[in-house]
Amino acid sequence: MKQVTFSLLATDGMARHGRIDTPRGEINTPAFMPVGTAGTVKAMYPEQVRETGADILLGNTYHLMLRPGAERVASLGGLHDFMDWQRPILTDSGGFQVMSLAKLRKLTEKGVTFKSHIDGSSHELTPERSIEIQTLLDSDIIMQLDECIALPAERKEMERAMELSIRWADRSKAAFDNQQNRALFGIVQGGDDAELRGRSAAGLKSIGFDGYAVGGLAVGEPQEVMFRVLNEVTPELPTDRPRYLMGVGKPDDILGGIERGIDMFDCVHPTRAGRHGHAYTRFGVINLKNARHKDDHRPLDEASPNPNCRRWSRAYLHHLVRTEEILGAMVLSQINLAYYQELTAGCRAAIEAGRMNDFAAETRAAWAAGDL
Ligand SMILES: N#Cc1ccc(CCNc2nc3cc4nc(N)[nH]c(=O)c4cc3[nH]2)cc1
Repeated sequence: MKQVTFSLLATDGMARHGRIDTPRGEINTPAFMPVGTAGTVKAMYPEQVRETGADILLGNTYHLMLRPGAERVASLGGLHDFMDWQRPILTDSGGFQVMSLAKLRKLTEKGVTFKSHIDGSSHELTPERSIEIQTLLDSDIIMQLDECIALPAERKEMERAMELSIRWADRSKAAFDNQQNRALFGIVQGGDDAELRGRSAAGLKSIGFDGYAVGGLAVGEPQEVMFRVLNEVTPELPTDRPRYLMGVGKPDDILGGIERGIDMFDCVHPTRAGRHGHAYTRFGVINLKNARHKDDHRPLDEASPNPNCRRWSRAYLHHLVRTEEILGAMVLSQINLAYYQELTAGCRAAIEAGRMNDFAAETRAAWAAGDL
């Protein structure tokens, strides 16, 4: 009996409100997944991540297989016990990170061999080994191994990578061996070509997955290209399974993705931007490095539900950022993650109430008016 199930609770246009039930707890969708690349959401305690409203976080096969190693994490009880996050974890399969981080990569039909960007050691990732690693990590939602290419690209190249990814999807599903206590998601490829995207979605549906990710985006294309691809591909995906847009994004990307039928998102942006002094608020993003804040006694947002947006002056946050104090990274990571959760929670409520269009318009108006 499958222990990871999706329930579609409400729709408003293309937007969906749902819930994924897992053995480790529920995931309310649309959901934003904070990224815990190497077994930690940088600068955050796990309980703080939960307090921002996150139901699930993301781990990376590539980073964890290199350090500390999948077998070591398994011998220590799996990733949840290792990092003491007892709620759901989704792990990416490693393909994207190999192509963006590793050295001396060699891609064949079998898989990809590469040298670690950390110590130069040799490694191999195949669909079978990626499933094995994610199972050793005891991840709740695991991803097929795929090949993601950067855009723009030649159609032949997009077609080659898409067809390889479907063959790897088949091998991933076989290696997954119908495990009941975790979900396996397929990943749609095909670049910015509607016909290739349609063939990829059809191929994955015929194999059958617990959820469908839209990959191959947030790889350098303009936002309007990403949105056009979503307009074309989400209608091809099953309505009774979650849809996950990988690596996305900034708040306006996420709002647009939800309006186009996406249920799950992940991105390093809120935490990385926080470490670089950028704070996301209801009125848009503010660069606290800027000297204009050095005498500003106002809090970031005195009406925010997040105490950290009311507690300190902008001058103090500016000071922390300019002096590169560790507290700056901690506070801004929390502020940004809390804002992303506020945004997705607002969408869930708006979809439930049938007022997603109004909510989206109000949100964009606040971003545009931003007196930051
Ligand atoms: N700060 C910051 C920041 C850094 C990088 C990015 C781009 C992330 N984009 C992205 N992640 C992805 C992961 C992916 N994983 C897999 N397995 N397949 C993908 O096609 C894929 C596509 C992705 N696209 C976005 C924001």
